[in-house]
Amino acid sequence: MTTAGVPAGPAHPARFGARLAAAVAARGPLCVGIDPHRELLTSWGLDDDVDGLRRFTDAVVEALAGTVAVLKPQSAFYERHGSRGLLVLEDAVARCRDAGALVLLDAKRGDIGSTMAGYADVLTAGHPMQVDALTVSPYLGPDSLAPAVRTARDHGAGLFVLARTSNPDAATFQHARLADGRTVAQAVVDQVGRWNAPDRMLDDPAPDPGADVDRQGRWSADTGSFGVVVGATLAELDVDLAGLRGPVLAPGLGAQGGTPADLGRLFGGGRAVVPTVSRDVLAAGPDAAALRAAAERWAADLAR
Ligand SMILES: O=C(O)c1cc(=O)[nH]c(=O)n1[C@@H]1O[C@H](COP(=O)(O)O)[C@@H](O)[C@H]1O
Repeated sequence: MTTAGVPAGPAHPARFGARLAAAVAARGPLCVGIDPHRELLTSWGLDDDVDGLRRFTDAVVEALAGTVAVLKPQSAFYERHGSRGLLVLEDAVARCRDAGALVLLDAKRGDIGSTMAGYADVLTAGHPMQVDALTVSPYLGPDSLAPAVRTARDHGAGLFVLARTSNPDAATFQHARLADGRTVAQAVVDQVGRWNAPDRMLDDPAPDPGADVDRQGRWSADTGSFGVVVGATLAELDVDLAGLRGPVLAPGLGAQGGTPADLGRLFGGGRAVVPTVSRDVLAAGPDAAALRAAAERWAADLAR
């Protein structure tokens, strides 16, 4: 599928899930978030302006894009600097991908379907800021995300859908129950599992029990391209991930209190989990070696 003004991608782009599994096999599962907070810019001795933003971003990309599997720039911190901030982000995304890192744009998009199609253009080949995956919010309903699912499939990209987020009051909405008794979070996981079931229509009512994928959600060439976000800060895993068939993005480590032990407690050993850390790595900068060392410390702790 093509969208207005955006060139079509290659006929059969490699699936995001397979590319993510390969990146994790080569570099380990750690994702580092690029979150240029005002406080971090200051602690790095930089001004809170576009020049500071560019220096911060360049340092992170230079230090980590060649070694970390996934980099996750937080769009908010670029948007707050206006169009020049977005140019910094656009330039960084291209350099991350050139250096072999997958780029997950953290923008938590979610809108009615026709607008969602516009947001999803960032996943398409030929887009000036083409990224590998995007975080999205399911608040407007599963059908609202369908255009992004189609675009992602057509362009070998992925989505991470907010299911059980890491913030303290997340359960207020995410534990609300549907008429069938499932929590909202569970309904999100189930929906994403259907998107990962091969050769199924988007509106199929139930996951395919015969799907040719690893039911335990381990990394493999069949790992789904559609993942969910489940915080490492949860007291317990209160969603059933058995039918997900895709990766879990686990934020909340370090600055929000989550630890590698929490990941083990919540997800066990084998599941396809992408732990993501922002401030706890970024605080080590601006020195490139110190940034790399902080990421390596997290990678080593996670491996244990
Ligand atoms: O989608 C996310 O990455 C995300 C989901 C979530 O549940 N919690 C969460 O903190 N995040 C993002 O992770 C980043 C915070 O990372 P830390 O600095 O490591 O706490 C921010 O960019 C958040 O928007």
